[in-house]
Amino acid sequence: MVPTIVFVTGNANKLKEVKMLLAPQAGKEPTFELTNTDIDLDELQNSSLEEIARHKVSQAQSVLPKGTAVFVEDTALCFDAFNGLPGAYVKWFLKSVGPEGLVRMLEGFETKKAEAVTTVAFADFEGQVHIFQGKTRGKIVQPRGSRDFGWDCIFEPEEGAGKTYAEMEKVDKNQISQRSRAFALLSKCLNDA
Ligand SMILES: O=c1[nH]c(=O)c2ncn([C@@H]3O[C@H](COP(=O)(O)OP(=O)(O)OP(=O)(O)O)[C@@H](O)[C@H]3O)c2[nH]1
Ligand SMILES: [Mg+2]
Repeated sequence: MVPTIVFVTGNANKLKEVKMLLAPQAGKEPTFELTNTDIDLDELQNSSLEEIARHKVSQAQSVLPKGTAVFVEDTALCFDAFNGLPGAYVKWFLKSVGPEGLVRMLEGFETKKAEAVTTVAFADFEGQVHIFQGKTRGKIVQPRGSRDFGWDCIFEPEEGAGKTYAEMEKVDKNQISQRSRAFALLSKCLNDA
């Protein structure tokens, strides 16, 4: 029997990507089983991305049975023109002004450059926490492509051949996304364990 690892998220789009990213390679047996649970976790304000992720996972540890291996992630969208804001607050900006509002916020600023950052906090079976981070640079553009995931329609990664994340196939987004980079580090940690 393989051990179970829990992913705590309330975001179905994230979960879909993470399941793809942590799936065993073709022909390989899975070394763990991934389950998920939607526990509402507080996200610290005025803290670093690492502190936010650490706080999320420690809350998850406190409600799950002792010895549960569990991970959380937090994803930020950082504008160069705003010295890294909205960062982890992007969720609240999206809720209030939508992708168009985020684009409009950058009107009057010369640089539209941005960085997407995913921070993963993984608590292992001993309860020790490991942090992994992945980053992808790009720019904020007028919305293009499907609207079903957060700010995907306004983020055009530098390595995306001119497409926004929302215009890319999932497998292509997963080649270059901040999330895939963070989870590649988690996978490596799980496989080395
Ligand atoms: O276009 C996108 N492409 C992505 O790859 C992506 N990853 C996250 N997001 C959005 O950015 C905010 C992060 O907040 P977040 O990390 O706290 O997520 P969340 O609160 O939805 O879920 P969780 O905290 O329960 O896991 C939320 O609005 C997410 O919808 C993305 N949007
Ligand atoms: Mg959240």
